Amino acid sequence: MPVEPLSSQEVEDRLAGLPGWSLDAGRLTRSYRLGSHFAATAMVVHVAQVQEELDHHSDLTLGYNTVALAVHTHSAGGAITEKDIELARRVEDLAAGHGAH
Ligand SMILES: C[C@H](O)[C@H](O)[C@H]1CNC2=NC(N)=NC(=O)C2=N1
Repeated sequence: MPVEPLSSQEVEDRLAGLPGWSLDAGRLTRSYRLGSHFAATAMVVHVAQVQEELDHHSDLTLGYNTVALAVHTHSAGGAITEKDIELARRVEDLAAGHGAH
């Protein structure tokens, strides 16, 4: 099923419900800070599981105690779509359990 690009207004509306997320260079992005490198690594594994489940993948970056995501939809020509929003919401849901903020 093809995914349609969201309009700028639609992206803005959805971002209003995703504190900490923003649009940067055409990608939906957020960076989290965690309590340790191991905690950050565990969160990366959890995000990877969700990405496989959704078949939608961000550029996922592990730092010392940080996890950063940047995502857009390749199959929509790099636009932001509902799939990106869904991934962001799923990551928000799991972040608290990892002590990420
Ligand atoms: C074949 C597979 O379903 C596609 O390549 C998926 C995989 N993950 C993806 N991730 C993202 N961000 N955009 C896509 O269009 C995409 N497509």
